[in-house]
Amino acid sequence: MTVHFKQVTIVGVGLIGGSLGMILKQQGLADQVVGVGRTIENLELAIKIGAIDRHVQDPQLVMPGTDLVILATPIESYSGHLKQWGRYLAEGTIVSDVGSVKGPLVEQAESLMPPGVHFVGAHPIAGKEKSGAGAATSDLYQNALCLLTPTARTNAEALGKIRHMWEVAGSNVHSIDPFLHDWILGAVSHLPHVAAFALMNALSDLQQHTKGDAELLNYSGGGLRDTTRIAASSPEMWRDIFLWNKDNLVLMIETLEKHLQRMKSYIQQNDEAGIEHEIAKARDARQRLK
Ligand SMILES: NC(=O)C1=CN([C@@H]2O[C@H](COP(=O)(O)OP(=O)(O)OC[C@H]3O[C@@H](n4cnc5c(N)ncnc54)[C@H](O)[C@@H]3O)[C@@H](O)[C@H]2O)C=CC1
Ligand SMILES: O=C(O)C(=O)Cc1ccc(O)cc1
Repeated sequence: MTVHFKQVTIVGVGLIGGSLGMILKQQGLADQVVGVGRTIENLELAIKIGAIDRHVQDPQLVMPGTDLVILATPIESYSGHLKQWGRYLAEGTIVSDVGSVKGPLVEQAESLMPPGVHFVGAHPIAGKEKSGAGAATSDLYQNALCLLTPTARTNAEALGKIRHMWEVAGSNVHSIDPFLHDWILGAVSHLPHVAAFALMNALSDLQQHTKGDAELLNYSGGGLRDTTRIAASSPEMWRDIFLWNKDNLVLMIETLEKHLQRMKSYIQQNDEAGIEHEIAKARDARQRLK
């Protein structure tokens, strides 16, 4: 399959959108990559690093000539964007995204597509705790999983083109039901972020109760670094992810609370076997993580 786009417009040229823009340009998948964003500084930087060719203030002006739009802003903003410029898209245009939640978001995006415009949900499972175009790299998606979330309404040709684009980016592409996606990613991505944010905040509280002028963080080894790297992630992005995957995540947080309570009571009761059993179970599960 040869896939080529005349003009790709990336809405939100940060870590994820910027990395994709670099690939589109380097791999010759698009004649023109246009950026839409909030701050001129970030968009200028995106030009400098080769993520986009130009940027526009008013997306309406470029949408009629665009054959692929990538939504790459925090997910709560998607509907506002689609309502602002969706009606200017030409028939046959593909709108895709990179959002970390899919079920309700895909339903919303599909309902906002003008006739003849095709939505394809996508989620690269790659990234890091850094934000903005300055953090973008063209190898971000190499050997990473990329999940596509087609529905009964998805256009097969558009799906094939988005699959091809992510394969060219170096990703292993799989399709999955959007709601199953949210359950799985809730467990393996969203819950760990909840835990990392809570752990760092707990340490801040404990700092208040620390005698003298000892800085707790100055005494940490690799363990704290390993368990909390992702606590440095974007508050805006994670706020939206937590709220859009609320039902799954609340249930998952309750499961985590159950395990914290269990360990707490084993410790309180000096239950050596209980503590050891909990840790051994976790260690076995951790060894299966590749
Ligand atoms: N960070 C990660 O590791 C991953 C993030 N994602 C998803 O990718 C999307 C983008 O995330 P990142 O690139 O990490 O964030 P980022 O913060 O690096 O980039 C987002 C960009 O969008 C711009 N922006 C924000 N709101 C906007 C608005 N209303 N209109 C126009 N521009 C706006 C920001 O100024 C920024 O340049 C999110 O939806 C996130 O769920 C998906 C996979 C991994
Ligand atoms: O920094 C990390 O390890 C991540 O977990 C990156 C990440 C963040 C959000 C996603 O939707 C997918 C991947």
